[in-house]
Formats: sequence, structure tokens, C-alpha cells
Amino acid sequence: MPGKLVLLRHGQSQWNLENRFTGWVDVDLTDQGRAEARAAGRLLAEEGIRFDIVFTSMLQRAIKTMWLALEELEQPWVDVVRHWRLNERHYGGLQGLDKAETAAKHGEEQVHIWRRSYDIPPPEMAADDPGHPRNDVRYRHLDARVLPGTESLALTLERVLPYWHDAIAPRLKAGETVLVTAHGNSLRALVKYLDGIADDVITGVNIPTGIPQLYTLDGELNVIESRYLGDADAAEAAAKAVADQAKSKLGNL
Ligand SMILES: O=C(O)[C@@H](CO)OP(=O)(O)O
Repeated sequence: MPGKLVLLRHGQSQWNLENRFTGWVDVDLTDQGRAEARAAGRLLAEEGIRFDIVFTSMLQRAIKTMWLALEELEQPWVDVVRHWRLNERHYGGLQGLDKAETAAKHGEEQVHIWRRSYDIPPPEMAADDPGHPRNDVRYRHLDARVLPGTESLALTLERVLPYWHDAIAPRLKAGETVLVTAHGNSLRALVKYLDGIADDVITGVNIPTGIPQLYTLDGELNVIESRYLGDADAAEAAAKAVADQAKSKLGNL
């Protein structure tokens, strides 16, 4: 029997709170985000889940969410692998900008295209920008050509999938229970692949912070069932709040 898979988006980050495009910027969790991560750990404990291995990104909001959830599970000793391929989608020149202000400036439709279209990336960040991952010491061992200055969801999926096939899928096929703590869009890419969601339907999928999504898979890793743990209405409301983040405040006046 293949193992179970849990996908967990990090708890609320400082820039989720400030409603800013984040991408690869390494912002910390807020107090609420830390509480969400612990609550996720408690939901997993109540479900009787124990992990064999955890995969996470190179960004502290996902790493700390993993720590806090594992602490609640009394499993701080579990093997952890960090990998850049699980990082958030790179948001290019939008990183750091306020989502509602950007919608007021460029229109909600344009911002929706940048946020949720499948294959249209936001404007690219220049390679010599201090914020470009090529200039970040943590990625110094990587071939600079793989490091993005912007990404659509399609490009994100293209770099997440090799890691899924090489590192994550074999552990599930071996019957292990796997936690992936990552990000709104790197997880949307994975969910698109796992659930076979069409390009024009994934635009409507939003992943709430800090709520574990439990997948039961068959031997070929086809999805038998997936569900958010805890209160389903709360998960739905939280996903809708993510969708609404780029509503122009001017539009609401
Ligand atoms: O800013 C980001 O990097 C992502 C996730 O927080 O935001 P969005 O939901 O707008 O894609």
C-alpha cells in the first residue's frame, strides 16, 4: 500500500498580513501564522497521522511551519529535506508590491491574470536585481540558469514536477507517510498535477494558509481521496479570502 501524502501551505506570513506579493522573498511567519502551524499539527495528531519524511522549501515560512507542526506531533526528529524546487512561484517584478494597490493601478483583471492565469508570467525581475535568486547566497550551489526571475504557474509546475518524481513519489510508493510544507502556488502546481485539473480550472483554485490537505493515493499514486482536515467551511472561507486578496480597494469605495 502506498503511503499517505499531506500538503500544508505555511501559516500566515508577514506579507500575507500586509497583502504584498511575496514569491521568493524570505519573510517570516506572523504570530497568527505560528498559531495556524501549531493548529495544523494538532489536526494531524487527531487524525492519527505520523510522518516518515518531510519535504519543504528553502524559505523560512514553510520551514518554520513544518517545525511547529512537527512539535505538536511530537515528531521533531523526523527526516527533513529542503529543496528550492518547492519554493513559492517567483513573482518577478511584482514581489514586494501591495496586491490591492497593484489592482488599483493596473486593473483587477490584469492582476488576476498575473496571479492566477496558467501560463502568463508577471514582468521579469532583472538578473542584477539584488532580489534575484542568482544574488542570494543560499542558491550559490545551483546552476544560475535554473534560477527564475519570474514564473507562471506552468513554469512553476515544470520545476516542481522533476522533484516530485525523483524525490517525493518514490517515498510514497515505498509506503511512507509524507508531509510537504510549501507555498500557495508551488502547492497549486502540485495539486493541478495530482488531481488532473485543467489549465482553465486551476485559475479558480486557492489554497488557504495552515490547513493540512490529506491525500490518499493508490499504488500508481492516482488520487483516491483528498480533503482538508478540520472544519470544511473554514477551509473554504479561507480559500475565498486568498482569492479576494487582489480586489482593488478603490473598487470597493
Ligand atoms: O504573494 C505570493 O507569493 C502568493 C502567495 O502568498 O500570493 P498569491 O496568492 O497572490 O499568488
